[in-house]
This record gives sequence, C-alpha cells and structure tokens, in this order.
Amino acid sequence: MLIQPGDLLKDVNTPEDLRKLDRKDLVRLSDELRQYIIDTVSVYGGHFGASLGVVELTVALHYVFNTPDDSLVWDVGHQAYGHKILTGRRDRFHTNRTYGGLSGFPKIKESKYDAFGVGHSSTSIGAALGMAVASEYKKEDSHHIAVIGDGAMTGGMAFEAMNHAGVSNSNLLIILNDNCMSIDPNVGALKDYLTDITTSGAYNRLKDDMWKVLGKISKFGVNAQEIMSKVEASTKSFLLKHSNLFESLNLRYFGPVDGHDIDHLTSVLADLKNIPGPKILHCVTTKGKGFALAEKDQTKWHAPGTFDKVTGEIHKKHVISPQAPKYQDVFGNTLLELAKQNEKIMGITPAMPSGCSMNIMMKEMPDRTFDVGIAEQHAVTFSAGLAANGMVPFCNIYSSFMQRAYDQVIHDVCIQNLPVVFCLDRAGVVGADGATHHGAYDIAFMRCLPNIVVAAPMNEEQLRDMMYTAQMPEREGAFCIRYPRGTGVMPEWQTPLKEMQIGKGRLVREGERVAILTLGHVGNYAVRACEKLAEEGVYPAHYDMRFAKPLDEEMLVEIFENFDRVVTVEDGCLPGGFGSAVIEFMADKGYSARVKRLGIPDRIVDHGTQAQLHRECGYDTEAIEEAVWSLVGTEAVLN
Ligand SMILES: Cc1ncc(C[n+]2csc(CCOP(=O)(O)OP(=O)(O)O)c2C)c(N)n1
Ligand SMILES: CC(=O)[C@@H](O)[C@H](O)COP(=O)(O)O
Ligand SMILES: [Mg+2]
Repeated sequence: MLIQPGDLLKDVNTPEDLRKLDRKDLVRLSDELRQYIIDTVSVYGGHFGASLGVVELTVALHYVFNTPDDSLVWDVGHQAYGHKILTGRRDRFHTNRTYGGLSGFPKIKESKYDAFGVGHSSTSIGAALGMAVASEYKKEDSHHIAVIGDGAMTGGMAFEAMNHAGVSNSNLLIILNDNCMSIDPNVGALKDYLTDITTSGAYNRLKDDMWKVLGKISKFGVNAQEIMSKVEASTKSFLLKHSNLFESLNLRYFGPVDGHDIDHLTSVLADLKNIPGPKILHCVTTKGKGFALAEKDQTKWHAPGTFDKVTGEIHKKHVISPQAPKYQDVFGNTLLELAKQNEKIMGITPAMPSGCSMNIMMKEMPDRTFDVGIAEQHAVTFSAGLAANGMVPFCNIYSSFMQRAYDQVIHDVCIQNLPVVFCLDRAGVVGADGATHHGAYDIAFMRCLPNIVVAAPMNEEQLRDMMYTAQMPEREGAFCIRYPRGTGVMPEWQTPLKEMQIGKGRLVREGERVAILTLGHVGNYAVRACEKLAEEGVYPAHYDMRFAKPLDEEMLVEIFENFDRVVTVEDGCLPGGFGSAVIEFMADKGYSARVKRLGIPDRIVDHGTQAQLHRECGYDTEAIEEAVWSLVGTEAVLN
C-alpha cells in the first residue's frame, strides 16, 4: 500500500529541495512529514514516538545546515525516520526494517546523508567530534551536529565525548533533544537537572533577553561573544542551584528552546552556525508529538507495531494458539516469584524495564529494582557491588547491549568470582532491529571467561529452572542465562521451580547415525526436523545440551563413543560459539567425527524477520534436516 505524501513533501526528495522552500512553508512541510510518518508506521510498523518528537528539529537542521557536507549524526537513530524521508528515501520508506529493505537506523552504506551508523545509544557526540576534528585538520569549513536524546545522554560515552569536546576547539554542535523519556520515563540526577533548567522561570526569562543580545553580538567577532558568554555563564550559575553542567565542561550552552517551534528553531540554528567552537543547544520536545495516544502513553508508543491511525487500536501480532508467553515475561514473572522467596535478590536493568519485563518486579518491589539509565557498564559494576555485599543481583541486559560492558564482567565479576546473575535477553538474531541489535556473540564472549556458567534454555520451564538454580545460596561466580527475543513453546509455563544440575544436558530423542546437539531455543527446530526426518526413514539422535559452559563432558563422551557424525546448532556466532566448544572437546579428548556446525556465519547479518534470518544463516528446521542428509547421504534410504 503506497503512502501518498502531501503536496509540499512530494516534491522534497533531498535537503537541497527543502532548502529551496520559503521559511514560511516549513510549518506545513513539518505537518506533512509528521503525517507521512504516522501513515507509514501505522501500516508497516517500526519505532514511532521518537520520530514524531523531532519532526521540526529534523526539518530545521536540514534547512539551515548544508547536509551532507555538514554532517548530521543521530544518536540511537530510532528517531531518524523524518531524516530518511527527507533524504531521498521517502518512496522506499515502506521497506523500513524489512528483509532487503531500508535499515531502521541511519547507516553509512545506505545514504550519503547518514553520516554515521547508529543503533546503540550515546555514540553520536564522540562520532561527530571525530568528524569535526578531522574537518579542522583538513581545513574544511563544515559543521558537525550530534542529535542526542536525554535518555542517550545518560550513557557514559556521552560524557566521555563531552569531556573531550570541551577541550577541543572544533566546530561541534550538540542538540540535546530533551523529552523526559527514554523508552520508559528517563531516570537519574541528570534528568532532574534538565528539568531544573527547563522549569527555572527566572533563568528562562533572563535567558531570552540574553539570547537576543547574544544572537546579535555573534556577528561582531569572538571577543564580544566571549565577554557575553562569561556574563551569561555566571548569571546562569547564579540563578541555577548548580553551575551549568555543560558550561562547566566548556561547552557553550544555549536553550532551553521549544523543539516544535520551527520558526524559532530555524533562527536559533542559523545563529549557532556563526558561533565557533563546541556548543550544545537544549531543545525541549514531546515524544509522540502530534499523535495524541503516543503523547499520552509514550512507552507503549515507542515501538507499537502496526495500528489503526484513526482509532489508535494496536494490531495484535499473528499468534498461534494457545499462545506461549514471551521469554521476557517468563523472566519478569519468575524474577518476582524468586524475589519473594529470596530477600537477597535485586533486579538491575540499564534503561530497559519494559523491554525485558523487569517492570513486573519494579512495580511490586521498587526498592529492590534499579533502572540505572542507559549505562550498561555501570549496571554490571553496580551489580558486582551488590554481590560483594551479600546480595544476589539479577542483571538483565540485552545481549548486544552487554557487549558494551564486557570488561566489567571480567574485571568486576569473574576475577572476583562474584555471584552475579546475567540474564541476556534478545540473544541470537533479533529480527527487524538488524545488525546492531543481534545478540550474536554472547556465547563466544562469555564461555571463554573463567568463573562463569553459560546456560541457554530450550523452553520456558528451563528458563525458570536456570534462574532458580542461579540464585541458590552459597553459589559462587557469574551465571549467564541467554534467551531470544519472542515467545517460547509452553502455554502452560508456570512449572514448579526445581534446581538444575549445572553443566548437565539431556537426551531429547534416541537415534542412530547422526547426533544433533542443540543449545537453547533452537532445540525446538531440531525436534521438528527429527519428526520430518523420521517420516523419511532417518532417525538422528537429539541432545539438548543446555550449557555452553561447563559442557556436559560425560554426555559428550557418550556421543563421540557412539556417533561419528554430529550436527551442532546454536542461535549465535559460529566462530568461538557452542559448536566450537564441542569441537574443542572432541580434539582435546582425541575423538574424531564429521561435525557440521550450524549458526550465525562469520559476517554481518542485516535485518528481516527472525525466521528469514534463521533461514539465511542456515540454522532453521530445514537447514538441520539438510545437514543430517548431507552427513548420512542417500545410503539411509537404501538401508
Ligand atoms: C547501548 C544501548 N542501550 C539501550 C538501548 C535501547 N534504547 C533504544 S532507544 C532508548 C531510549 C533513548 O532515549 P532518548 O535518547 O531520550 O531518545 P527518545 O526515545 O526519547 O527520543 C533505549 C534505552 C540502545 N539502543 N543502546
Ligand atoms: C532502538 C532500540 O534500541 C530499542 O527500541 C530496541 O529496538 C528495542 O528492541 P525490542 O523491540 O526487542 O525490545
Ligand atoms: Mg528522550
């Protein structure tokens, strides 16, 4: 279904077209762009509220700055739908996040207007600063802009970059898009500070007067500006409880301004263009602006899926019935159940309480559940601190976001052998979020560490038992449980909690000729493959190994004593993954067998549905069947 752009938008194929418009047309263009986003996302899905919140900002930035020569870096990039529509991708935008279609995030190889690839939070300032320093070195006269949200600003990398920017004289403009929201409401002292600035009446009145003077003075050279900025900075700090945080890092702070007033925004940005050096413009916006329901429930409308744009009814995803629960909800409910019986349990999430369903425990036990902001490194070290003082922390981090906190796992948890439980949600390919978000590497990067258990449940019951086992008293060391985005296979999932023997696998199906070894949810694909192979007279054995570390060596001895053809299957990278662990065991123990490893190949995997990507990577049901056939050949049928 082709979405029709408005009369102005239909002729804006590039920012160059946009810059030919009269300024008075920008309001109408913004309305048309907002409607186009609503029309498209309601039919095709994707992220929603964030892009609506930066429509005017997007139009103003491309209008004032000479993109792509001036570089525009979006933080996270989930809010860049308007940017993509204005930069030559309007008519392809319906392919957003689909197999072979546009990425849901800015991507260098997708467009010259995408200055930097994003998806993980808090990288924009560092990247834009690098571009700015390079331009200065090359004596280019270009501008470098980072658009970062208040949520992303809670990420440590943002502060690392500002610390550096403050001592560089580069032409960097940071736009802080402050809507008081992360996916859930934003958290932390920074949020309170930004609210303080935004609501301080005396400060804002004075700011407006100063702005008028400064805006004029900026044309009379640096000295005049320096004087005024000193006056402005001391006045600001006098008026605010604290000195201006950003000014104290030597970033010229401007704002707060209304991020939806496109006329004012355009003037402000034009003024800032003439002010050299690192500066930050504080914009106040509303996430979901222009779509009442999205303004009202900003978490739900962060990425609602498809919906009826008239009634606001969100379409139910196609489900088989009876419906098995999402793994995240099994995690969330089981964590609360365990916390009720073990008072040492604490929950920690870096800004994903609703994403990982830790909000279930947060609602009932707010004093034992911590949203630490988009701060994965801190989440891990904070968890280590809790464990060092006798607590049992369940630290839930999406697998790909955990990549950011790898040293903390080693340095603060494993070396100290602390009992931290890591629950890595979104492990394996996640689907539409694509390359930046696939949890491809956690088996490889966790199993190589000492003092850690790496477990992967095949179903909801196993997830619950792994969580129960992880919190047993006197247990030492890290316990990592990784599970995929999406649903399990057990509608009746509230099974009685029981302790698992760590490192013990289980025989799912006896067989001959070939042994299939699976880790985690993909074991269900092997169950289906074995059923289909049996119809053809082929009966491989199937072992659900459950642990990548420690491996069930007793079971592996039995397997290699009885089979010389083995298939391993994992929803993780092949290099260093579960299959590699099995081959290491085989080599170390002097066995030899033909081993086919199925998993994520050694390349970047883009976006699509999980099923499309499992097929593309070669570890869905059909691929398992094909692997078994390739090992048994046609002899099986003849015998
Ligand atoms: C390292 C990392 N952690 C978590 C996320 C998940 N995430 C995506 S958007 C978002 C909230 C961003 O808030 P903000 O920057 O304020 O943007 P807004 O949605 O408010 O426009 C989070 C936590 C991520 N993309 N990257
Ligand atoms: C942009 C971002 O990083 C998050 O919104 C992410 O897309 C959430 O992923 P899930 O939809 O799997 O929770
Ligand atoms: Mg925000």
